[in-house]
Amino acid sequence: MSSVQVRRTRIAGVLVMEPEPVRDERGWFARTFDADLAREHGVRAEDFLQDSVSRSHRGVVRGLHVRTGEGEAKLVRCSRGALYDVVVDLRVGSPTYGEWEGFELSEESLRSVYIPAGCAHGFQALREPSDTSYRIDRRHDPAASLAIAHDDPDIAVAWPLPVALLSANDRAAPRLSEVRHLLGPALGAR
Ligand SMILES: Cc1cn([C@H]2C[C@H](O)[C@@H](COP(=O)(O)OP(=O)(O)O[C@H]3O[C@@H](C)C(=O)[C@@H](O)[C@H]3O)O2)c(=O)[nH]c1=O
Repeated sequence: MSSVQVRRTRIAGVLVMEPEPVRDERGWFARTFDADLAREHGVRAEDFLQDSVSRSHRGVVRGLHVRTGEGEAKLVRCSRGALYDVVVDLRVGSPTYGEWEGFELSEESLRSVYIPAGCAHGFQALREPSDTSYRIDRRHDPAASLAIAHDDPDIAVAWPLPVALLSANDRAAPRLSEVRHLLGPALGAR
């Protein structure tokens, strides 16, 4: 039977879920998420409210995005192509505050990253095209979404490819130091 392994990462609360596909003559099957296992790691599957997918050309960067107020948790998987997925810890008081961690996700690995509320998220598409499928535990609210510059030198994410394209919003995104005051201590408290 296919199973999924959950592994902790350097940033507290960020989890990598690694499926073990089972193969047969038809192809393969993989369980990509297990609510019981996730609950043991503090993830409440029943909180997920929206599933989304976006397609990006190779080299595109989306992010860094964080939800203000109480934040938003996310479960991210690459359903086509490959991604470099980045999490930045913006939880005030966290020992890894301001630090980032990157994960390679691909259609072959079927790996997911769980990102707790209070962390910023972004990714770069590594292949042409690449699809990002993700679940969030809040209804999307553009007014609560805050963009932080993908190239903020204080965070210094090492994007693997030259950045091909950003949205107008992401191009205009401020540095973390300019918006830090908007990220209250309640962030990540859920
Ligand atoms: C995220 C989102 C966008 N949209 C619309 C708004 C806009 O017309 C179009 C593209 O929106 P954006 O430019 O905000 O999409 P994008 O830059 O892909 O935003 C996403 O980036 C990654 C890094 C995340 O972590 C996500 O939570 C989300 O913030 O889709 C929705 O209707 N619902 C949604 O949930």
